[in-house]
Amino acid sequence: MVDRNNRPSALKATDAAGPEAQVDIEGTGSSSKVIARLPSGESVEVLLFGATVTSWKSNGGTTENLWLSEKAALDGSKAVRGGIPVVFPVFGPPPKSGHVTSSLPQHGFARTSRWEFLGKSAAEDAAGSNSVKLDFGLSSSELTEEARKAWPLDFALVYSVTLSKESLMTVVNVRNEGQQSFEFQFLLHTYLRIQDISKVAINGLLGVAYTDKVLNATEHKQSDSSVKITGEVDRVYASIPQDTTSVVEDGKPRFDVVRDNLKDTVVWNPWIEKAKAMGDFAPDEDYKHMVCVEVGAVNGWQTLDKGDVFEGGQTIKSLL
Ligand SMILES: O=P(O)(O)OC[C@H]1O[C@@H](O)[C@H](O)[C@@H](O)[C@@H]1O
Repeated sequence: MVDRNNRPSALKATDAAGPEAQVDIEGTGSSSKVIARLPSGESVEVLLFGATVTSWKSNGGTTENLWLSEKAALDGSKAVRGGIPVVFPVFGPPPKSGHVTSSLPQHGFARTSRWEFLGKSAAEDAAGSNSVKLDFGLSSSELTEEARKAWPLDFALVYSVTLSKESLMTVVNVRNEGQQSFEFQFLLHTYLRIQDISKVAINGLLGVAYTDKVLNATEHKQSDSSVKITGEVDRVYASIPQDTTSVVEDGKPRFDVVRDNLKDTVVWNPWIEKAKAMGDFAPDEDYKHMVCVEVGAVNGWQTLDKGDVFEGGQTIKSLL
């Protein structure tokens, strides 16, 4: 159990959502989800399995901002293909041996663990509009036996999802509750929904060094001001000085993804062959309607001393 009395005050959940924001819990077991809706119609849905955000609607609830596969498993049988899976404590395949994460599956256990809903609280966004914050917790004692065996360290995660009229903020707080330091990586694997990949440009990465995982993990520097996607892309941009990565579609701003204490960003699109090869990616042609812009701390490792806390996250602004 996450110790509710010992969490940083900024993340303390109360039972009083704003008078008008509505928060419901639907479904049972691994299919349970928390749905929050602002009076103006914007909404967010978070599956307890993985604390995966599976839907975020802005513009009075008329614009879905996240891509979710038609074949995404939403019953807890596997990680969700779409939305915002939480990647912790390792990004990608772990080091083959000799590291504390070596026995874990790709992208770790957070996205396949059942989280606890800690509560909701009312908040105000920068413009003074109503917001609602949902807190989710996961700690070592709540892991499956398999995950606990693979990563036998004491930790507590609190993940906060704040819905505002024009933005969604997702922030993680990692606390080392053990007696020794540990190393981890963290990433928010956001699948953004777009109309047409051929019209998309990703800005804010100029001059940043990246590892190209499609080209055998070779190192490059971003030399164009825009990243255009015309084939499979799987790049890890590291130590980005700019806070914001922008997605522009058809010349118009679509999303701003603002990093908070996370220095790296993965840009991923599987393109047609890889999309077809993934059993849970559907329809195949939907690689045209998604792009992953994944903020994280994945270049090397974060070291967390005993008792210490790491906090990092993102604010995604929908600019339609
Ligand atoms: O299929 P998964 O485990 O959800 O991973 C999807 C992709 O996730 C991205 O973050 C990785 O950079 C890719 O290499 C990977 O293919």
